Amino acid sequence: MGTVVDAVNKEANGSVPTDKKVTVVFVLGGPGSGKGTQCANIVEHFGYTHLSAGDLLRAEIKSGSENGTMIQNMIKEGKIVPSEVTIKLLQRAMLENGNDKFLIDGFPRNEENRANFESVTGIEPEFVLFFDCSEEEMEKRLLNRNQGREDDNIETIRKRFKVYMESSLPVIEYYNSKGKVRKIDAAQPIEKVFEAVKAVFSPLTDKVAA
Ligand SMILES: Nc1ncnc2c1ncn2[C@@H]1O[C@H](COP(=O)(O)OP(=O)(O)OP(=O)(O)O)[C@@H](O)[C@H]1O
Ligand SMILES: Nc1ccn([C@@H]2O[C@H](COP(=O)(O)O)[C@@H](O)[C@H]2O)c(=O)n1
Repeated sequence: MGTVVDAVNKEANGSVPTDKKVTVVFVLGGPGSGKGTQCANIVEHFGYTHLSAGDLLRAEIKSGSENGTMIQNMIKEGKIVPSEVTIKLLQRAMLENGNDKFLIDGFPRNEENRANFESVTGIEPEFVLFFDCSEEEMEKRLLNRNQGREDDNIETIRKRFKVYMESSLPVIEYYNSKGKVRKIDAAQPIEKVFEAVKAVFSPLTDKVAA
């Protein structure tokens, strides 16, 4: 298990390890399966900090960073941004936040994300929360999302589904083979999905879920 400070130190090739342990839960599932929606509920009830890899990448575009154009093109095509970029954003966000419990949503998206995060940070997830949902339902949700996202159009959605099947599902299978996947039926209404999520988190925390 790594520490937030270790993670940042590794990025900077420094040292000064500390004893502060960090707990990471990866939140995975297809585009539109409801990851962001349920993360907001988990934050409210269980005190985690929610870090969405997609949100961090979109913020990086807005910030005018030198990687902005590359990231924007990748997102428009539904492609996965090189892990070096995404991991740096995650590390920075973890350090700046200072909490010791993080939900990392939409990451790792492929084997390159997974292997590099582990080797750079030394952090392994406590478990993987996996939202299982049919493509038909996810497509309907994405087309109704109405948040002005450039990738919520049918052409890009189909590309994102393909990348999910080919690159992201194998990562979920990898963690499943290690007994780390907690699978949730995400096709139910939001409240029902959260009931199932609570059943996963409640035993791990002293905080009472309302
Ligand atoms: N269980 C549900 N039933 C019906 N609609 C839902 C459900 N969960 C989420 N939604 C709606 O579906 C849309 C997509 O949800 P959300 O943004 O949480 O998905 P996501 O998995 O984070 O998507 P992405 O990976 O594309 O960011 C939102 O408009 C949300 O309100
Ligand atoms: N690990 C990641 C996560 C996301 N992306 C890119 O962002 C797009 C949107 O992601 P959401 O999780 O917000 O749906 C995604 O399609 C990728 O283009 C990424 O590259 N790496």
